[in-house]
Amino acid sequence: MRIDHLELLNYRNYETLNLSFSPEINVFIGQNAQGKTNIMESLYVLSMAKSHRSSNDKELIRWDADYAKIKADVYRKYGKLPLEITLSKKGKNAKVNHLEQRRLSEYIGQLNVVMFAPEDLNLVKGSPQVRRRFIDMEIGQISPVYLHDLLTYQKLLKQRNHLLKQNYGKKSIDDVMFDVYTDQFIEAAVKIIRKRYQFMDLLQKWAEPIHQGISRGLEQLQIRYQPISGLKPEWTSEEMASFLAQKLAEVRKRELERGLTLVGPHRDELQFFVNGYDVQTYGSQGQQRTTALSLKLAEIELIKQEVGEAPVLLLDDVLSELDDYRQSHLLNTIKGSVQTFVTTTSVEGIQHETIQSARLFEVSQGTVKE
Ligand SMILES: Nc1ncnc2c1ncn2[C@@H]1O[C@H](COP(=O)(O)OP(=O)(O)OP(=O)(O)O)[C@@H](O)[C@H]1O
Repeated sequence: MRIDHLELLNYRNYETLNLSFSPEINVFIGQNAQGKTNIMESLYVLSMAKSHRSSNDKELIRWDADYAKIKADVYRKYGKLPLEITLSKKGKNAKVNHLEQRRLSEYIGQLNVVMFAPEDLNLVKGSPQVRRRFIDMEIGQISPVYLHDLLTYQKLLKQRNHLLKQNYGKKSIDDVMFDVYTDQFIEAAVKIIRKRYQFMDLLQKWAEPIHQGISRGLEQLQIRYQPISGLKPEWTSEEMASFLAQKLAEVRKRELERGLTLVGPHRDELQFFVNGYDVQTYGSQGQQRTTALSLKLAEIELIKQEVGEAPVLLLDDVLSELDDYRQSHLLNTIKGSVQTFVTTTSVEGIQHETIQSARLFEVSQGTVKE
């Protein structure tokens, strides 16, 4: 898939912007704080209906404006697909083919993007929450059902926590609603866990050879998805559900002491091992970067396989950070098959042949010149 044309209205520091893109590589060059990331972010919002760097949609609206609009002509295998997102202080709405979508979970997935930005190092270095967000966003892109199940799970978690808080400090809960929520919570949790296992298997399958390639055969990457300790991936849903019920019963007393649900996918962990050791703790900065890059490249392959089309790749301020070998590896992987957007403060760190074949845009104070 590819983005042919982009229109922004009152988006961050762009009052209006109209751009046509190359189906191959597009490079945005400009000093700091001119609006390069804002363009990448707008493409991300167009895909995921939310920003990768802000959870507050109001920040995306240009100061003093009431609403912001992102419009694009996307080309999929079957033809042109106009997409549109409007963000206002009251909320957001999304259109596909000029038709408003009732649910954002139905909108997500029309355009697939893979973004690689400096903060993606946090995927390896950061808290488990960052990794859970990564899993959710990536599975969500290829599975609207997962997004739906995740929303159900989060709602039930909130309701269950609410009752735990209401009964805070007690020895037990005598409330039928709590048992009902717990049963529904377990059912939703099992769906999430099963889907995460499936996704991790695919991610492992693609990331391992990619990581070997980038590390010139020296490193073996292993991804370990660790839901509730003791749970086995080969179990049936019923077996998982009864295991979860047992675990929840075991921690009930502590849950009441804390007013919180202590077992479930909201506490899952994802770990990365290189040659058998945990990269988060023992990996060098370079190994952590290679791991993050392998995961991103694996996502491209995974989306290709699951969706049947390559996603769009957004490289925000990272290409010039990669050494020559990693840069070549990345560019060879995407060559000719993945539409790519790159931002950089200078073309110096980027390979000459990439710059020569790319469409170049100069970004300065909210204006873009080709
Ligand atoms: N809601 C908004 N309304 C108007 N301007 C905004 C808004 N949000 C951010 N900006 C402006 O956008 C600019 C930052 O743009 P952006 O984050 O795209 O920088 P950049 O060109 O990627 O730079 P860097 O290389 O430092 O990341 C700043 O000048 C900031 O003041």
